[in-house]
Amino acid sequence: MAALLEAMNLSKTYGSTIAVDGVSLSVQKGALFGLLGPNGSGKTTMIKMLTGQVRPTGGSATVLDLDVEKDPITVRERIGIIPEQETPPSFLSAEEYLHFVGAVRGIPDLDERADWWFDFLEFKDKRDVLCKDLSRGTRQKLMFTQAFIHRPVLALIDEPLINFDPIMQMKVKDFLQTYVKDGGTVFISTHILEIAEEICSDFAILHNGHLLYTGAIDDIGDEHLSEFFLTRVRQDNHV
Ligand SMILES: Nc1ncnc2c1ncn2[C@@H]1O[C@H](COP(=O)(O)OP(=O)(O)OP(=O)(O)O)[C@@H](O)[C@H]1O
Repeated sequence: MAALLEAMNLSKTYGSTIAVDGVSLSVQKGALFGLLGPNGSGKTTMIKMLTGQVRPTGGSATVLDLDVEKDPITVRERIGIIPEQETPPSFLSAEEYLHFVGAVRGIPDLDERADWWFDFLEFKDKRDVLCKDLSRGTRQKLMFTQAFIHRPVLALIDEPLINFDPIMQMKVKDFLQTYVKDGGTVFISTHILEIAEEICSDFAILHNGHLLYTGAIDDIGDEHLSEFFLTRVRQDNHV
């Protein structure tokens, strides 16, 4: 099966800092792929390169068979994205922001879809509130909505559950699992290993910018993902 996303020897340096160091990985259609790694290991930089927000200093990436560096705009048109700690524009209400997204994405039945999301993520009462006055969790609900409202074949989400309470986390985890069962593909970055173990089909571990491991969750055997992760990161620290 062809990969929906492929990174080939992808690297990024900022001055003397090597943020990502020759990472190759691929994500198949229907995967819920988790990019794992300690703080500062390069997860956000990987997502930025894969979505054309940052130019790699080495290697290349294809997303939906498009070269991300050559065609970042088409890539971004076709995917859903939630960048790290991104918030919606402060001066628009939640509903105005979704109208804006609907216009950019050319969504014909935007109002119906927006109603569905307001109901599903339980923030209908906030639709007319300016984004600057929304709580962090509600802003995350809105960011989640904008990433999925056009039903992209692939969504890339940096720390999807970070601002959600446990009930909302459960809802969003179920949504992501159903989304991939229905034919979508989702790429998340997280350092919450329990969440990755619960919902991801495949994963990769980054450490100090380089790839320590990539494979299917089912292939790690009886070991918990957290033990597997810690063993590999500790081994790498002693190399
Ligand atoms: N714009 C930038 N300029 C300089 N250094 C940067 C920049 N962005 C990231 N870095 C550095 O690159 C490395 C990887 O950062 P990155 O944000 O990709 O890691 P991360 O795994 O997402 O971390 P976290 O889990 O803490 O969010 C870090 O050392 C960081 O300081």
